[in-house]
Amino acid sequence: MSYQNILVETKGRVGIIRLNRPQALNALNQALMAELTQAVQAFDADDAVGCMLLTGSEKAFAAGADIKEMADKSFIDAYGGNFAADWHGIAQARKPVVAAVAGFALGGGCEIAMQCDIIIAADTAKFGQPEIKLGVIPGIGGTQRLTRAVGKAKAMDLVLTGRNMDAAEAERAGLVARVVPAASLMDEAMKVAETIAGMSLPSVLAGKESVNAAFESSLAEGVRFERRIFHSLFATEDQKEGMKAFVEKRKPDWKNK
Ligand SMILES: CCCCCCCCCCCCC[C@H](O)CC(=O)SCCNC(=O)CCNC(=O)[C@H](O)C(C)(C)COP(=O)(O)OP(=O)(O)OC[C@H]1O[C@@H](n2cnc3c(N)ncnc32)[C@H](O)[C@@H]1OP(=O)(O)O
Repeated sequence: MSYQNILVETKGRVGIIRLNRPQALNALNQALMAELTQAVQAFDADDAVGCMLLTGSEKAFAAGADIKEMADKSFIDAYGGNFAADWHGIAQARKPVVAAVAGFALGGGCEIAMQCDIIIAADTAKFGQPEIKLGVIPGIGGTQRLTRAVGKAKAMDLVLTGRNMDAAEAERAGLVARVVPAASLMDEAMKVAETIAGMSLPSVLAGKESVNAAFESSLAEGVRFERRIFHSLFATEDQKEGMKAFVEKRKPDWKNK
């Protein structure tokens, strides 16, 4: 598959997607998002891939949705065309997606980073939802995922003032898992992705699904859901291999089933 707006490669069991619209700081347009969704779906379906990694450039992970593409659209264009209804492909992936963020992750750029499961940020990263400065608000999950990630106070601050937060503030706030020197961002993010890709795939899929269930259910229901998934993993060969390997003091040889 050849793409115009993204670069795609596989390293070991990690599927890597790099946004590639440097002339517009990786601004997200319809064409880029269609390619990104296609690449994510392809890696999700590829048995040779256990984890995905999404990244941009040194200057910009993504500077938001493409303002020039949106500027002249009408309400009927947006509402009638159901803009962005199909911009949730990352969040719909079953396999984990690690975001390696350097530079600007603004608006839709911050939103697609939050659709990922783990954000590893370079110390140069800047996160924000500046849509209010354009007379709009976030449109692909920003007000919902940011509030769940950092809490109402900081989400309101960012959404209503349009200010950015740097990597350190984003880590303190709980948006970012780790902050690393910009020069080692890809190495560190790849270590995370390779570690996940080296685990038994059924338990990785189950772990992601169970953590995400916390956003959609009460504590009691979530605990019950998690327990059922925990029970179900005892039907896998990998649970037997994983626990046997521990007892025999050796590394497990996962079969991903
Ligand atoms: C059927 C057809 C449908 C078509 C519409 C489909 C829409 C689908 C729905 C989308 C839903 C998205 C929802 C999302 O929440 C909305 C947004 O994300 S709105 C955008 C939010 N982002 C921003 O406001 C940031 C804008 N950028 C900046 O503030 C600055 O560029 C910067 C990041 C602070 C960097 O500043 P500088 O270093 O000075 O760099 P420049 O500004 O000179 O930028 C360089 C170059 O890149 C272009 N560019 C940058 N950001 C964008 C952008 N978001 N869209 C388009 N182009 C961008 C900039 O114009 C420069 O280009 P040049 O002028 O040199 O040609």
